[in-house]
Amino acid sequence: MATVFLRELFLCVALFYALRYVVRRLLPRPALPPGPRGFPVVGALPLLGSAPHVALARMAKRYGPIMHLKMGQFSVVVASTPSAARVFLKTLDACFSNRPVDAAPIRLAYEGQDLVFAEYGPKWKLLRKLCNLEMLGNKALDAWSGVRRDEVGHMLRSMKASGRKRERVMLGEMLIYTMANMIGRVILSRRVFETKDTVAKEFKDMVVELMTLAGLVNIGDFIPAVAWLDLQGLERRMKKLHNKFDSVLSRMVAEHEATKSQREGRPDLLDTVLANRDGPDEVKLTNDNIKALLLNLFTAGTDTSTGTIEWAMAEMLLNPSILERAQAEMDRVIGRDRRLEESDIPNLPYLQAICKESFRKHPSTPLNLPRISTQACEVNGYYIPKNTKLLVNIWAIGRDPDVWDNPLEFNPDRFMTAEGSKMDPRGNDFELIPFGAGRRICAGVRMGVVLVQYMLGSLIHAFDWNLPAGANLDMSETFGIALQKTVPVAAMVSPRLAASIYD
Ligand code: HEM
Repeated sequence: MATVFLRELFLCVALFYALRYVVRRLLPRPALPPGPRGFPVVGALPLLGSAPHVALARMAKRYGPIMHLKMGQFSVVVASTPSAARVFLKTLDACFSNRPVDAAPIRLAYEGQDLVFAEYGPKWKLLRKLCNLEMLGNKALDAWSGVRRDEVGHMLRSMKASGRKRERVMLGEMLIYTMANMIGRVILSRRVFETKDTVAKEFKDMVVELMTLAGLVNIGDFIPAVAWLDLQGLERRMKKLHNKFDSVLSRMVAEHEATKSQREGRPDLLDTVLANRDGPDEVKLTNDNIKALLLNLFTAGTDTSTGTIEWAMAEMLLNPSILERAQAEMDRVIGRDRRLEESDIPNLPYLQAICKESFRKHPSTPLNLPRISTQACEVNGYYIPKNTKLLVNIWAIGRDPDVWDNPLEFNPDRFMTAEGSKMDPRGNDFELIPFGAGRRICAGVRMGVVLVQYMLGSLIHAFDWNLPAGANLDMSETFGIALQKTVPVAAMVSPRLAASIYD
C-alpha cells in the first residue's frame, strides 16, 4: 500500500516538474532590457574603459534608462534615470537587497563579513542596529556633536598655522585626518592620529587605495574560469592592502580589550560590539565581523564625505562669486566673532544648496554600491534573471539634461527655489540619491549630511581661499567605488574671523 502511494506521489511530482519545464519553454518570456551586444566570452567588459560611469551614461543615451549588459558570464542591469532607479531601489528593493560578494569584499572585507556586504538577514540587522545605537542614529549623532566641534577646532587651528607660514593646505588629507580622529573618538574613545604626520598621510593613501581598488572592474569576477590568473594583478594588490589594514585593526581590538576596565560604565561602540561577540544573544559576531565593521566605519564614511567637500571647494575656487555669496550669508547669520555651529545650518540655505549641488554634480559613489537580484523578476515589461548585478548610475542621473537645466554648470541656485530647497538627498527624491536608497541605503546618511554641511561651512566661514600663484585647477576624475579628484585640491588660506576664535 505504502509503496503504491509513494510511487504515485513520485509520478505526480515528476509530472509537475515536466509540465512546468514544457510550459516555461513554450510560453514566450519577456525580453531582456536592450543593451550593447559586446564580444564573445568577455561580453561588454571592454566597452567600459577606465571611466565606466561615463561609458555607461553614453550607452544609456542609445539603449535607454534600463540597460542589460552581458559581462563575461554574468548579467548586469544598469538604471540611469530617476524613475528607473526608483523601480529597482524602491519597488523591487526586496529582490535587490543583497550585494554581490566578488573579489573585493572577499579579499578586502574579510570575505564580505562586514556591514556593507553582509547578506540581508539577522547579522546585517544586528550590525546596522549597533551602529545606529552608538554612532549613526539621530540620538547617537547628537550625543557626539561635541567631538565634531572639537576636531573641527583642531583642523581650523592647524590650517590657520599653515596660512601664517604661507604653506599650501592639502585639503583632502586635512579632512581625512580630521574625520579619522572623530571616528576614532566615537568608536575607540581616542584619537587615532595625534599629529598630522606621515602616518596620517599613509592612512589617507590606504583609504584611497581601498576605495579605488574595490571599484575597478575585475575580469575574474565576470569570468570565474580565469580568476585564478589574476590577469590585472588586482587580487594581489588587494591581499597586500588587506594585510596592512588587518594588522592595524587587530592591534586596535587587542588594545581596546586590554583597556576595557578604564571605560567601566561608559562603553563606546567597540565595547558594545565586542559584548555581542561574547554575550548571550542568538546572533553572535565573530572577530572578523568586528574588524570588518571597524574597516567600514573608518573607510566608507571618510573618502565619501571628504570627497564631496573637496569637489565643492574646487568648484568654488573656479567660481569665487559662489564662495563670496556663502561667506556673506554666514557673516549675516553668524558674524565673525564666533565659529559656525551645527545649530546654524538650518539658517544657512545657500550653504545647504552648495552641498546639494556637490552631491548632484560629484556623487561620491558614481555607480552606487552594486546589488544583486535574489530571484528573477520583471521590470517595465523586461525580464531580469536571478543573480543579475544592478548598477544605478547616480552620476548620470545628476548630469541628465532631461532632469537638470545646464547640468554641467555648478549652480547652487537650482536648490534655492521653492521646489529645489525641498529636495532631499536622503533617498526619497530619486533625482538626487548620493546615498543610494531603499533598505541598503547608506548606513551613515545622517552623519554624511551633517559632516559635509558642518565641515564645508566651517571652512568657508573661517577662511578666504585662493589657488597658489600660477596654479591651475585640474577637475578630472579618477574612477573607483568613490570618485576621486585626480589632482587633489592644494590651496592657500587666510583667516577671516577674530584671531581668538582659532585658539
Ligand atoms: C557624503 C557621504 C557619504 C556618501 C555619499 C555615501 C554613499 C553611500 C552609498 C551610495 C551607499 C550604497 C547605498 C545603496 O546600496 O543604495 C552607501 C552604503 C554604506 N555607507 Fe555610505 N556614504 C557616505 C557616508 C557614510 C558614512 C559617514 C558612513 C559611516 C561612518 C557610511 C557607511 C556606509 C555603510 C556601512 C554602507 C552599507 C550599508 C548597507 O549595505 O546596509 N557612509 N554609502
